[in-house]
Amino acid sequence: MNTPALLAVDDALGQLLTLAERAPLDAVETLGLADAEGRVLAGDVVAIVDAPAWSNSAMDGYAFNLVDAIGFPLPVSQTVFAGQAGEPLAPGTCARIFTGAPIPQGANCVQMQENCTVLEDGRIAVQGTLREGANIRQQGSETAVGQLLLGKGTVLSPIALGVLACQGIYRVSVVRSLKVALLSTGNELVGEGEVPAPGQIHDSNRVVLQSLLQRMGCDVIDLGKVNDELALIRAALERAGNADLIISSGGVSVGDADCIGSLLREAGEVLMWKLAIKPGKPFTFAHFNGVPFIGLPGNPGSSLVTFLMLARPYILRRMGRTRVEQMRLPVVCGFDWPRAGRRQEYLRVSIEQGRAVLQPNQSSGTLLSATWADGLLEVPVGTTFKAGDSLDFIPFASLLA
Ligand SMILES: Nc1nc2c(c(=O)[nH]1)N[C@H]1C(S)=C(S)[C@@H](COP(=O)(O)OP(=O)(O)OC[C@H]3O[C@@H](n4cnc5c(N)ncnc54)[C@H](O)[C@@H]3O)O[C@H]1N2
Ligand code: MOO
Repeated sequence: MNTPALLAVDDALGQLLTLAERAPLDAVETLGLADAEGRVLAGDVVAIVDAPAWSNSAMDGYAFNLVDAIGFPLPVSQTVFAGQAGEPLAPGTCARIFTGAPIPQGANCVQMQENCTVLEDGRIAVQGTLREGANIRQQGSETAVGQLLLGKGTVLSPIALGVLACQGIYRVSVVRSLKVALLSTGNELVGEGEVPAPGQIHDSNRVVLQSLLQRMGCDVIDLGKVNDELALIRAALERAGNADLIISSGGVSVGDADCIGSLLREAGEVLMWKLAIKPGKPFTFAHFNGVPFIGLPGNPGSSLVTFLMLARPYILRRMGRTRVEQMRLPVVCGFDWPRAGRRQEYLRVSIEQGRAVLQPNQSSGTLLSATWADGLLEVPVGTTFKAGDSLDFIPFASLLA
């Protein structure tokens, strides 16, 4: 029997991003900074003020004009604290100044107080050689009016929110949240308050996925867990309402109870099924009644890896995010990998003393070993390696941000 070739991970990702770009979220909402973390900018943000808005002192000390300070102690003519605007500096004098305070007009240099001596008559003797502009943060040196600060499609990190606040921008236009309907399928699944009968297990995938989606700024419509019956799954999907995306876990393989595949083939359009990825081969992308549908495999390891490597970038691109590629860092492997695989493999590894260490249980059926890992080591199809060789590592920290 001829087995059709599995779709390569890079090809699948490329197709998913194209599909995401064809279904952008066009609505925008305006939020205060406290509510905007993790959301995606709907338009460019350009600087409306210089930063710093005026030249200011980088040190607690004395401000003066270099011409006046050569060898002569200077009387103090004024004191300028942060938050005050000083007077123009009287020639032949210096100003007591503190970090962040505006530089008085006429001063062109600051010396930190540790390098100044206060003489008995109160005058200041400046030690050390200084150049013009020393210890002064010049107006506009960080940002000039009109400069592009954050491009459309940037995700609003805590740092980006701070850049907006520096500008006095307290409300920001962001792309609306993606509404994701989430369900898990399987007769074997039970949830909170239920006691598993023999053969049953607790539904962990929906907990993981709901949490990942919420972190990404999605609105989750929880359709619950549904038994492997077409009519029940159809009924659950009716509750998806106006979801922008449906995500299921389980039931995408070839078993007799694997209903999601049957449903999508019967009432949907399957665009992608069976990828050269391990874990996660039966990953499915389809349209169901016109709504994009991602079918994740039921195995907890497979569901996690395919969500992070495929569903996540798709979702981020749907929400208008420009940068969706995972962060890859070359790491030295601390173990041998003698058997080349036919699927691109994602190994759960920790990083210890700069080397990738393979975690003991790589089964697609386990979640726990991912909690010991710092991220995923990407092993391309057909690759073998030895300890000391270098491969790409994708940190969980970058995927969970
Ligand atoms: N004959 C074949 N069998 C299988 C193949 C294949 O190619 N031929 N592929 C295997 C691969 S690879 C994967 S991955 C799994 C995925 O199968 P499904 O997506 O259909 O998942 P299920 O059969 O529903 O469940 C698999 C496994 O995961 C457990 N599970 C399911 N849902 C959850 C949940 N919400 N929380 C925790 N655990 C869950 C389930 O009990 C099973 O143990 O198929 C292989 N089989
Ligand atoms: O790939 Mo399935 O991906 O073994 O669990």
